[in-house]
Amino acid sequence: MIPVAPDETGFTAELGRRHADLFEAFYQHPFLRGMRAGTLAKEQVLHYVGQDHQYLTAYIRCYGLGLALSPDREWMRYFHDSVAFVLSEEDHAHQALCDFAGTSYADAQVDVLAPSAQAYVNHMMEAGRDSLAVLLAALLPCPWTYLWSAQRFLAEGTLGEDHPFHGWWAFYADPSMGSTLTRLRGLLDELAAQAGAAELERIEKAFVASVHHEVRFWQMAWSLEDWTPVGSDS
Ligand SMILES: Cc1ncc(CN)c(N)n1
Repeated sequence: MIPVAPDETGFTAELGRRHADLFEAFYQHPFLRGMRAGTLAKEQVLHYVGQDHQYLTAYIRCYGLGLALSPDREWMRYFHDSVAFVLSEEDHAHQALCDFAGTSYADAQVDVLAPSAQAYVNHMMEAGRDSLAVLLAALLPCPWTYLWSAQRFLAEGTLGEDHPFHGWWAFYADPSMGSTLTRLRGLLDELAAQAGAAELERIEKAFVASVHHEVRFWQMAWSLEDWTPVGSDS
């Protein structure tokens, strides 16, 4: 199943089609499989929550970069609304995972980003020093991969109320999320229609790198990645 409907047109629809294999790698990663099966270990879930809280803090900063690059108040409104959503709402998804792990959200916080999470954040911040379109391209896989995965999982019809990660899946599958993603894709489609060949290339590169980072974020949580030098435990 690819992340774009057959009748969808536009720049981001083409991006989704061209890189559907990466979306599939995201969906099939063992961490997300564990999220579907409800089989993840508590420490993996908590590692994810701690890292993701820091990641989303950086993501909000990137919206701030978008605000600075905004050509008008309509664009500012977009970033304003988006900051409010991540700042005030997305914690609910994390809370559902903390409930599963029997830990308070405060206790799940960490100060240090793991290498893969740090690399993702660095990539997004760097995109914010390019154009508004490149920044949006780096930010787009974050909502797109999660919403698409949640809708796909729900469509499979196996998410019961008693699923250990029900709250997390329900958060990302909520129909209101769809309009947020549509808005972001629409804005990037608009910018891409005005971009020259060199910028279009940078836009696609930023998008592809972020989907790769999304997959690596799962791997980071799955393997409990931290800064322990590789090989030091052997
Ligand atoms: C790493 C990551 N990517 C995406 C999402 C969904 N906004 C998230 N919470 N964290």
